Amino acid sequence: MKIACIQLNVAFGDIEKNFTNVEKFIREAADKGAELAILPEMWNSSYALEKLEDLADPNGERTKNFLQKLSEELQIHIVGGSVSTKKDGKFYNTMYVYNNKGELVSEYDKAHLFRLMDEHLYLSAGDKQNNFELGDIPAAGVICYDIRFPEWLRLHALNGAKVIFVSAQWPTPRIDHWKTLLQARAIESQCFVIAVNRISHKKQNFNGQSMVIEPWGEVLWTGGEDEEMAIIDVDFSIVDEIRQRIPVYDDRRPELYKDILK
Ligand SMILES: NC(=O)CCC(=O)C(=O)O
Repeated sequence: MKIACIQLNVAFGDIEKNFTNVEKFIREAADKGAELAILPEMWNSSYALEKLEDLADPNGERTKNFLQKLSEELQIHIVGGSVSTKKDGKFYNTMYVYNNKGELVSEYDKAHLFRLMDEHLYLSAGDKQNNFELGDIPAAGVICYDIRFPEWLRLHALNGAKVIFVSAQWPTPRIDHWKTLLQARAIESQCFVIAVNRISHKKQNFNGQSMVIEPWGEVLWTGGEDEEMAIIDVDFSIVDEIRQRIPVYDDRRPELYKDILK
């Protein structure tokens, strides 16, 4: 499957600019033959958390309508990164995923809120998993800080995911954590990890380094530090072969780890 990783420069609080830019990139991805496009975290409003009352998408309606139309018209799967939403009077960091027939296949609210960026002061956390299928590929999606919780990603892998999509706004000072955690999650879960970060003009804030990693841990692509879209061809059939070579799922001993759920 040809995957377009769209590493955006998300404009702070400028919803119109961000929608225009995202549409341009998704159209370009489809033109270039991509079958799936993935976006970064909070691409509508960015982290303008104090202005969420004005900026967050009510029930995600604008975003859903936008992604639905593009995915159906261009016949492309879209892992819609995440956007700020307002649902039942609360704000969330929400991922929508559409298949290439324009059908919504999942809606996920970020489960782990990142205190260092004040998410816990403004947002509510989701409590549902995010497994879905795109074509015949069992997949999962998580958002940024979620990758620091191996239990969470393992649960998605145990529920069948062969690829875990990650949308992020991961800042430059901890970019080494980003790379190491993504690679570890791919190896331990024996999944593809396809992770898209944002960039910013001041590269000290956000410097991209989006990644595509196969289940043996080999990095197939790392993004640069500028806005870009890369189309990476991935072969999901290698997942089963790798899981047979080292049968981690058969060798697990969950009875030894049950206390981790406390
Ligand atoms: N947007 C986020 O969740 C950022 C997570 C992060 O930077 C981290 O170090 O974890």
